[in-house]
Amino acid sequence: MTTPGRNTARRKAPNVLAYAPFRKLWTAMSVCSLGDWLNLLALTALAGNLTMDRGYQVQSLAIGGVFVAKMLPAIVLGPLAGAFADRFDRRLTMFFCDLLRFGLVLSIPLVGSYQWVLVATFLVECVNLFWVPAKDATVPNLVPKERLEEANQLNLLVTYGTAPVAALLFAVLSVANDMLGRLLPFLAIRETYLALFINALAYLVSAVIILSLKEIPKAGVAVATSSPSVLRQIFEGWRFVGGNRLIRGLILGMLGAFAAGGAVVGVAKIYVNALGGGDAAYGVVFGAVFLGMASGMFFGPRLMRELSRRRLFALSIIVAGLVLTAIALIHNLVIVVMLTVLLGACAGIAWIIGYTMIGLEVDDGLRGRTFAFLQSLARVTLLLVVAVAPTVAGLFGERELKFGQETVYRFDGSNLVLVVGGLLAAIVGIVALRQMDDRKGVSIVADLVAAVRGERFAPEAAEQATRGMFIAFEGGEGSGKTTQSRLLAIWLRDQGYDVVQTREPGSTKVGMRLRAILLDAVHQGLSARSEALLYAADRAEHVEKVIRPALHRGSMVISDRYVDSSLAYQGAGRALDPGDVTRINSWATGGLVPDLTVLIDTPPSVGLTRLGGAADRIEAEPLEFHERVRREFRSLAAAEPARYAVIDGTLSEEEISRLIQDRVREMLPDPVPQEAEDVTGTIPAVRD
Ligand SMILES: Nc1ncnc2c1ncn2[C@@H]1O[C@H](COP(=O)(O)OP(=O)(O)OP(=O)(O)O)[C@@H](O)[C@H]1O
Ligand SMILES: Cc1cn([C@H]2C[C@H](O)[C@@H](COP(=O)(O)O)O2)c(=O)[nH]c1=O
Repeated sequence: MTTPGRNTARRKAPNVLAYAPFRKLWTAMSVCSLGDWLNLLALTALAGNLTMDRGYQVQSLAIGGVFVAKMLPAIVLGPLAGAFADRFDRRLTMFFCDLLRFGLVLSIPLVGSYQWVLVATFLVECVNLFWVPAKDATVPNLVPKERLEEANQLNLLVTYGTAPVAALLFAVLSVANDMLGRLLPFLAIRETYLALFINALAYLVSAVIILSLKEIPKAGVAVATSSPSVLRQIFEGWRFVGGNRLIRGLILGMLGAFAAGGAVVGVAKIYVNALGGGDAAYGVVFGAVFLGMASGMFFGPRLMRELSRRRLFALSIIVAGLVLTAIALIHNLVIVVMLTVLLGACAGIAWIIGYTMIGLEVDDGLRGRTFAFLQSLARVTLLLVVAVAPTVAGLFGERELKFGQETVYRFDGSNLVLVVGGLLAAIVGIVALRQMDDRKGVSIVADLVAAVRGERFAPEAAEQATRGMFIAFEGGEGSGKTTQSRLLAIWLRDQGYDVVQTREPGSTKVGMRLRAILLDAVHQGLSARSEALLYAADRAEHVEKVIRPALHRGSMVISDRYVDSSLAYQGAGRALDPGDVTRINSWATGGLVPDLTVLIDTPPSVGLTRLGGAADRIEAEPLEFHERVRREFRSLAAAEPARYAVIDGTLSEEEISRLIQDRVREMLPDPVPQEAEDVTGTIPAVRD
């Protein structure tokens, strides 16, 4: 719907780097990423140098050996490292990992043999497997939830953005080393050693920064005392990934995007050669992937701010697959380079959204394992694709398709690999969309058009054009919705707005009867479908008789619960198909979506104990039911961060109220100055 404030410029929030602890972690990460890329370049070059006199084939195998040693630890140790990140002090884990990496990298030039290059590479990668999940699991602790996407964008930007910087540095170091050797022959060392010294130094600098980062919580210490074993934690992590539809879809999609990128890396060299390009062209294609990824991560979510995150994620994978297929079929180097930028952009969007949603969706105690699990799978996928792709391409060989007498179309192994990879990625994207779509029944094209125009899609947009604003409060039992919706109504009235404060179920005559049926504990046997339909019936009546008329009058409508409650309680709690629940509610409400949904996120163990009196039919459900409800609320919010305010419900009533006011203030047509608030006090006098 169209509301005041939609086009009003939002107050400029500080950059995510303004959070000092995150800034420090980010600096350590940047230094390490630079060191990692330098490490890759130096070790592959060193492997080649050390085996130079043993022929082309041995030299190629030696370089390949470094890649295998780099990727192998993920297969063996990935999940174990994640459990470590959840159980132990993350700051110390990162600090000791940095020291170990420093020592191992420094040892390579000191030992100076190819065998030791392999062993040290393997060990450094083992250590990396502990450092990275500890870092990933720490980021959500250092920035507010609504800044997590931005933080992840910056993290990924340095992860990949440091690659070209490292390449440049490597080249400069090689030249400098060469000049130094000529000027002062007694100082001559192997050209790659200088890069390795800088690489080791980067890890040492990171260790010092991490040690000073006292803000990293000692996550998982409490879990460790109550949980039985590391193996059990890994098992739970795997079970969680498999059992959560959204996470499953995210991981599947991210791996699809990775496999598509891997297919390009695997056959890029032969494909570019077949197109008549040399090493420089190969470098350009390689650079195009990075350029595309960086721009996708940075600009994609911004340009498509209003599109459901789940849809954007799946669509970017589908488009990546189709672009890859086009790359395979169009035999023109310039077009291939341009399409490769687009492919990288799609993969970048998918990766940043997937990473962010996992960070928001997964509980702190499991986050480390989920990231580690994902990283391991990504590496295994990459290893398999990079290893299998050129082999398959070689086995298929060069073919020609003849059309008529004149037209000959070359179709060799690299084309085949890219076509198959592209189609597989597109299929994976479609499956991910089916698993995760949060707007089933709503046309994707209409959603896309609305997002490109910067509007949120609403089916009855014209009819809904109104001066009012619709704010819904959502959350579990006893989370504080009633308290906060009342405080917000009072605050808005104090600013001179006409406010209608309402709730679900039970805000109409019929609704009151439905509420009695729904919540009375005597109706224990009510079927899940009847329950969903009764809530939808209450909502249809509510929208038609209360909400829409108020919005048309230009009032602010504040509803204590709305459609998300049905998605969370009947969808996740009662395990009804979320698509069905979405559809009946879309129909019941005529597609009316709140301008803002305030999710008061309170652990059920806290919320349920706040409630007095006998439990009603739904409050009486077991704790796991309420945990599922909470997870679904969080996941709905994570999918559309621009339309949600997620507030920690364990804060004090005053703090929560202040946070909500801050968010709502941004949407008001005539912003209420903060200073005026500070003079009159946080909560205006009650005039309810
Ligand atoms: N931030 C808070 N900290 C501690 N107690 C709170 C907080 N917010 C509300 N409460 C208390 O918790 C109880 C439940 O609050 P409230 O009725 O607002 O929750 P609710 O989410 O509307 O609950 P329900 O799910 O039953 O509708 C009340 O006694 C209220 O005073
Ligand atoms: C709207 C809606 C509500 N519920 C459940 C959630 C609560 O247990 C009750 C409402 O009680 P409250 O004290 O007013 O919070 O109903 C649901 O299961 N589905 C819904 O759509």
